[in-house]
Order: sequence, then C-alpha cells, then structure tokens
Amino acid sequence: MIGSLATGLTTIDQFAQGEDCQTTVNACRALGVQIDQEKTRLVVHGVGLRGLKKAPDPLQMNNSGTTTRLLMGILAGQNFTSCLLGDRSLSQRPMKRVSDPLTLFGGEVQLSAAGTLPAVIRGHFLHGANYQLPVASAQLKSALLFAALLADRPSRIIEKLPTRNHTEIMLRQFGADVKTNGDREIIVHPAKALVARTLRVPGDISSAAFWLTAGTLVPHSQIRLSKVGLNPYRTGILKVLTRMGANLAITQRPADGEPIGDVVVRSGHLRPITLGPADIPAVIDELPLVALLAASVPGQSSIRGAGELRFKETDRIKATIAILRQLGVTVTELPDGMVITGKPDWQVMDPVFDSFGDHRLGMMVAVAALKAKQPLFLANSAAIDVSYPRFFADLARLMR
Ligand SMILES: O=C(O)C1=C[C@@H](OP(=O)(O)O)[C@@H](O)[C@H](O)C1
Ligand SMILES: C=C(OP(=O)(O)O)C(=O)O
Repeated sequence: MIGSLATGLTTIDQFAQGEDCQTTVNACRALGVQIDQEKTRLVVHGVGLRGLKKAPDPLQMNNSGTTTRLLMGILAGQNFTSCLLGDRSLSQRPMKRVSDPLTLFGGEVQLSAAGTLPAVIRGHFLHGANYQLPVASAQLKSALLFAALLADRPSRIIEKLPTRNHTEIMLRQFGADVKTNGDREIIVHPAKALVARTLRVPGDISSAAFWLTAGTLVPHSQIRLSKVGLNPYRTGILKVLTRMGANLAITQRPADGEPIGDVVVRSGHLRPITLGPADIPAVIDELPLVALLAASVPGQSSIRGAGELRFKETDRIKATIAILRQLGVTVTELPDGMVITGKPDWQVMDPVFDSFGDHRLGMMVAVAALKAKQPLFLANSAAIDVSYPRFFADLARLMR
C-alpha cells in the first residue's frame, strides 16, 4: 500500500501469498496502480501520495480488516469518492473506530447504521489533528498515520498501549517524517512525496507461531524457523513461551529496518501462564495458540484484557473456548478473556472441528491434532488460505 503512494518502483521480495495480501494488491490495482506480480515478488509502480484514481466499482475487501482500515485513512485524503465492501465476516466488524477519528482530520466516511461496512468515503483535503486512541489497535493507528501524511499540518497520535509499529518503520524507510516520543506518542508531518525502495518482508511471526506451538507440544520435536520478523511489538509469543518454560533458542540477524532472526524450538514441559492487558497487543493474533498451550498444562492459566479478540474474523474468545471444550478441557469464559484448567491428555468430545471461517482457528485445530490421541477432522479448512495457503504443505514437510 505504501509502495503505491511512493514515487517510482518499489520492489517487495518474499511477498506473502495469502488471500488478505492479494486483497491489498487487487485494491491497489483497482485504484490505478500497476503491480507486476511474480511468485513471491511484487514490483509496484507507485503513483504518488494523491495519484490514486477513482475505482470503477466498489472495492472488494473480502475478509481483510487490515486492508480495509488502512485504506480508509488513504482514501479519506484523495480527491474522489470510494466505496468499500466486505464479505460476511468483515461486514460485521467495527469500523466506527476508524471513521470517527478520521472526521477530526476533516475526513468524511459514511458507514451502515451498525457502524460497519459498506463504507462510502468522500475524499477531502485533510487537516492535522491530535488524537488519543481509545483502543489498542495498530490498524486504527496506521489509518490515522496515512491520513496525517496527507494533511496540511503535523498530527499527534497517542496510543492506549504500544502496538506493532510496522507502518511507522516502513513510512520512515520511504522518507516520511514520523517521530516517536516514548512508545505511545507519534508525531507525523505531512509528506510532499514518498520515495520508492526495495523491501524484503521478514517471515511472519504470527505464521511461525503455529510451528513454535507444534514444536513445543509434540514430543521429540526440533524445528528451525529462519528469517522470522522479530519486531518487539510482535514477539509476545516468544515471551509467553519463555515464561511458560518452553525450549527456544533465538538468534538475531543483522537488519536495517525490521528486526529479523532465527528461532529453534524443541519440545518442552510447560507451566501455566497469567496474561494481563499490557501483555496482549504483542500477542493478540497468537492468543488462540496460547490458550492451546495452556490447555495442555496441568493447573490454571488465565488470559485477561483481550476483549479485542471478540472483533476479529470471528469472536475468537468464544471460538477458542468452543475448540478447547471440544478437546475436553475446562474453560471459563470472561468478558475479556478466559480461565483455562489444562491437562496433559485431552478427551476429545467430538472429532469434527470447525474453523469458524477463521484462518487462525483452523490452524490452531491442526496443531491440536498433532497432540491429540485420535484423528481430528476440520470443517471449513479453506479459511486458512487467508494468511497461510502453504500451511498444510509445510506441515507435511515437518511430518516426514
Ligand atoms: O496492523 C495489522 O496488520 C494488524 C493488527 C492487529 O489488529 P488490531 O491492530 O486492530 O488489533 C492484528 O490483530 C491484525 O491481525 C493485523
Ligand atoms: C490478518 C488478520 O486479520 P484482519 O482481518 O484484521 O486483517 C489476522 O487475523 O491475522
């Protein structure tokens, strides 16, 4: 997305091939950006900050909350009106958290009465603004960073809790003036232009997390994960595993932007864990796996301060609990999390599991199947293609 707004050719190596990423590419193309796509490389012919064109039809966001929210910040500052549509799941997710603050920047976004997609975005010249985020959300923060770049004076954005800073890092790499004061305050200056560059995308730690969990839970495992992104706002899963007593060896590699390194995981004996609000943003997408790890350890673990999980592709608190209970584990639901009483041997109630149309839950069930004493079946497994189409191929490599 940032490459589309730059001037010149941006090359992206090691591009992830999930459906969500493809949704972003297709949306940029529909907005008039030429993108050459090889297997894992993209070449983006950037059109400049305000060079996007009106899309001929409503833009289809499919199941990608990230694409939707980030694009809202960009489209609010263009000189045309656009409309964003989502699939059934995305059309139920909250978007007012983005449209409300965009109004402060002079943006105009009309949502359904429920505050959801479809969104009609009337582009305007934007003004700089000061805004304190009411939720810990990197998607919201990134939308506002884009709006701030397109504004007429500097903006100040204050986070509720520090969240992943990929957008800030990347905007700086493209020449934008984005400064941070401590880990919650960001000052953004309007940009005249962004300069295209070559990027290598680190391995996604959220995808690596399935193998970190599998390697920990399955006896006699040893898995090496190379060139994984180790951005400290994303490595909550490594901290959680370490606190639980897992067997990890982490080696940093030299890097000039995003931190990157290798992680080796070996099977380990775990202890229960207690997670609170400050722990959550760095492990938000891995919480179903943390719950699965906790479900395998005798004793009580708890996850609190994770109410945001209810607004993901599905209500991930309810869905995670349903999966754990189907594995025979005792779980108490809380408004913002759960209390899990784990045990080393699960008694599967019904072997047919559902992904609930959510990629992360589908992969969680597949990892659970590696530990369960009987075969598990997964309905709606195609949801996994959203972020990790090669998941079962990689799993097959590990089983050899
Ligand atoms: O910025 C991003 O790419 C994401 C941020 C997180 O969402 P929130 O920032 O809304 O919590 C995360 O859950 C999502 O999968 C991807
Ligand atoms: C990419 C994800 O979600 P979103 O739809 O919020 O972008 C995710 O859950 O990992």
